This record gives sequence, structure tokens and C-alpha cells, in this order.
Amino acid sequence: MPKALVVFGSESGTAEKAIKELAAQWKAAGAWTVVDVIDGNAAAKQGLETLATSHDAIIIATSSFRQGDAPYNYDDFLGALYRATFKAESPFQGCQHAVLGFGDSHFDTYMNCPRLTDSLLEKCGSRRMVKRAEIDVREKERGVKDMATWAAAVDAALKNLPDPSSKPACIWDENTSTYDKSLEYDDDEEEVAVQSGSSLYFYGSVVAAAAALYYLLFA
Ligand SMILES: Cc1cc2nc3c(=O)[nH]c(=O)nc-3n(C[C@H](O)[C@H](O)[C@H](O)COP(=O)(O)O)c2cc1C
Repeated sequence: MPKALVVFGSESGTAEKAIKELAAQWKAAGAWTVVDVIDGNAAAKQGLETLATSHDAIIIATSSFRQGDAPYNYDDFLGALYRATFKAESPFQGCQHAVLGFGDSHFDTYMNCPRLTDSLLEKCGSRRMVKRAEIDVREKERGVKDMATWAAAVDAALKNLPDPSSKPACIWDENTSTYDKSLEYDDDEEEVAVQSGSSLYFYGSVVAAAAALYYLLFA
């Protein structure tokens, strides 16, 4: 029976409550195993490779806060995805994922964190097993329907899980605008600036340029 881990990022409780309700329904149906429901920071503590090797799928529900940033309890997971991508590592090879996004279309950085998560997971080697759903707080009725459709798609995918090396269920930005926003991630070692979804290497280039200048001037 496939094993899935549910990971959430939630600052005011919406994504957490919604995904816990869905997880309870999936568990009750019993067609596949919901191993646990934990926040992103707790997931990151296990290490990405451990997460991938211990589970067939990772099911994510997250919102965005501030300027499209990760919720406080999800920051470490997003950071770990960034670091793996920077190092061109594929810790999620052999694993599959699904993302449920929560956001408010009033913000320029609408759905930034869920979209980044979906994109970075793929870059980390994971197969997208269903299309990401995006729940806008401004469209309540549509949100309820879209969430039910997504939950059914996740359930169907896990009941008949394709090989993780097969084609993804869809491309990252199918039927949605691309993220043309910026997101900054800070930790002790590095700061990452992603612009227009185009350059994960922005910060690396800045550091390299600064090092070259220092060498020319002082070495
Ligand atoms: C201060 C603040 C900043 C927010 N920033 C964003 C944002 O950048 N992008 C977005 O899509 N939604 C943003 N939202 C909306 C939340 O993501 C949305 O309300 C979501 O449903 C909250 O889910 P949560 O309670 O699980 O964190 C913001 C909300 C607040 C209050």
C-alpha cells in the first residue's frame, strides 16, 4: 500500500485545518496510508532524502505570507528545497508529490510559495502526480469545489500510483500564470533571490562577481 506524508505550511491555520480534514478522510477510506501530518519545519528536520525514501508521495498544503514568503512553520522545508536545487541535487528522485495552495489574489505575490514548492520539488527529482490546486480566499465556492476535485485526484493517483520515473501528470504551470514574483529566503549561510522564476543562481553570481572583484583589487 502506498505511503504518503502530508506536509503543511500555515500561518493563520487555513491550510492546516483544510489538509488535516482531507487527511482524516483519506485515512478513513484506508486505500493508502497517510503516515503523518506535519508542518514543513518538522519535515525539513527529517532531511529531504529520508522523506523521499520513507514515503511514496509527499502531499503539500501551504499558503504564502508577507511578500509571497513561506509561512513561518514551512520556511525550513522551502529552504531545504532551495539548497538542494542550488546544489543540483535530486533528493526526491523516486518520490511523487501533489501541492494544494492557499492564497489571496489581492496580493501581487499570489500563490508564490505553493508555486515555488511545486516547481522546486520537480527540480529535486519528484514526479508531479496531480495538478496543483490554488484556493483563493476571495472565491470561496470555487475553492470548496477545487479542493474536493484535487483531493479526489490525489486519492485516485495514490490508489493506482504510476512509476515515479513516468511523465508527470502535467507541467508545472499548466493553465496558470507563471510566477513573476520575487521571493527571498534567508538563513545563516545564504540568501537566495529568485526573480521571475528565471534565475536560482542570482545570488551565486553576485557572490562570484564580488569574489572576482576582491581578487583583482587586493590579491
Ligand atoms: C499579512 C498577509 C500577507 C499575505 N501574503 C500573501 C501573499 O503574498 N500571497 C498570497 O497568495 N496570499 C497571501 N496572503 C493570504 C494568505 O495566504 C491566505 O489568507 C491563506 O488562506 C492563509 O492560509 P494560512 O492560514 O494557512 O496561512 C497573505 C495574508 C496576510 C494576512
